[in-house]
Amino acid sequence: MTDTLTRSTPVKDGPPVPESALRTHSIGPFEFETGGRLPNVEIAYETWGTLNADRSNAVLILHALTGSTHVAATAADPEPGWWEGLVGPGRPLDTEKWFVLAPNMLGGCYGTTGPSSLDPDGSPWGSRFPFTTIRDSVRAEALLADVLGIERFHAVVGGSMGGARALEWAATFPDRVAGVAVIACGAHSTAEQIAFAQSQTAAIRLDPHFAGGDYYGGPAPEGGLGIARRIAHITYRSEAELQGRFGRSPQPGEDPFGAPVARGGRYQVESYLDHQAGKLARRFDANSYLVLTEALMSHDVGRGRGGEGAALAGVTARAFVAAVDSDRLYWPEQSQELARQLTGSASRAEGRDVPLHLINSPIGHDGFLTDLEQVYPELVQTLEL
Ligand SMILES: CC(=O)SCCNC(=O)CCNC(=O)[C@H](O)C(C)(C)COP(=O)(O)OP(=O)(O)OC[C@H]1O[C@@H](n2cnc3c(N)ncnc32)[C@H](O)[C@@H]1OP(=O)(O)O
Ligand SMILES: N[C@@H](CCO)C(=O)O
Repeated sequence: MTDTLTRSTPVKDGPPVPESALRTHSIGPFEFETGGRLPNVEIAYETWGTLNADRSNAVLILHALTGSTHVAATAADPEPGWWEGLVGPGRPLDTEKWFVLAPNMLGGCYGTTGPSSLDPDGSPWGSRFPFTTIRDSVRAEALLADVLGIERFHAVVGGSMGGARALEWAATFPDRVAGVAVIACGAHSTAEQIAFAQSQTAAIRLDPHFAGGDYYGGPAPEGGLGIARRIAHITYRSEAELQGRFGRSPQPGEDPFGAPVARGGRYQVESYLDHQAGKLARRFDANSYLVLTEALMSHDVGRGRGGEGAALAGVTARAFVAAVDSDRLYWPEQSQELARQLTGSASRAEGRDVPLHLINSPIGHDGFLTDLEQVYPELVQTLEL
């Protein structure tokens, strides 16, 4: 798989250290919400800053669908992370003050146990990896926190699928979350979000190399994963961005209507999507993509809790909600509704309204990665960072 996957050699167990390399901790056997069991689960994570003596300065950051533990550069891995500006000395999550923990999600492929991990007999789990929900991942993360001796997080922060997990943390463990930030994600996956996701999982499953999920040792279903990424990436970008950036321009040297490539030339936007597809296929495992996508489809904070209103009424954490104004996948209206429901929750009892913070970005959903700095002041203020 990838540079990022192989760049850091995981260090097993041991205490958290400042600015750690990728580490893994076992959380032991794990029973999944809808059935299925793994005899041992290891969670990979990176950390920044130092956990204080009473372990009260911990902040949990949760990644999006294809994200990793690498939120920001560390001494061990100087590659910039996906929220580089957020974490570090003098940054909003000031690591002189806060201990930041970023785990790889259960089922992922950045060090945590997932379908490409080996069973006790040395074979990849593949198709036998259990169906995983957002709640499973949150429970696994809580077990990691137990192992690290963190009883309560000062804040749990996530965007997109990380936002779904952050919200689940606040609803499942109100006593363990003092503040929560849900960015570019609503209270449940909508019919349209599930529909986009299903077309991606179908593309992977229909790849001739998929082999029912047991493709390890043979060619990987990279074609299907690439199509999944193309579909996803279109939803991560706005129509206006694609039009303004690429329009109808041909990829240089590849004019679909003329010389030198008379046929088979690509529009620039096609070349761009091909690039995004190839890049993901080189760094991500297709089975992990399926497991995590289906976990995101399961996101519904009200499920089994008497509905969203009842579930969110139990949230006691200070709550920060943000959306990207041009997001056509996680619509700002859905975040607005979440903010409204959280305003009616326990936070309200403490006199705290929960407004929606808008990130102004022309690019769409991915604005939560590229333009988060616009809401740093409000994030810091709300979460008392
Ligand atoms: C382990 C991890 O890194 S995962 C965590 C972070 N990543 C993610 O969560 C998702 C993956 N990344 C992304 O979605 C995006 O790259 C973002 C949101 C982080 C950044 O977006 P942007 O800065 O707008 O970059 P954008 O998505 O437009 O892509 C630029 C790439 O497209 C390429 N590109 C642009 N136009 C074309 C074209 N016509 N043909 C081919 N390629 C093109 C650029 O060369 C560049 O390539 P590179 O990324 O290999 O350097
Ligand atoms: N670009 C992000 C968007 C998902 O929310 C990712 O791939 O994880």
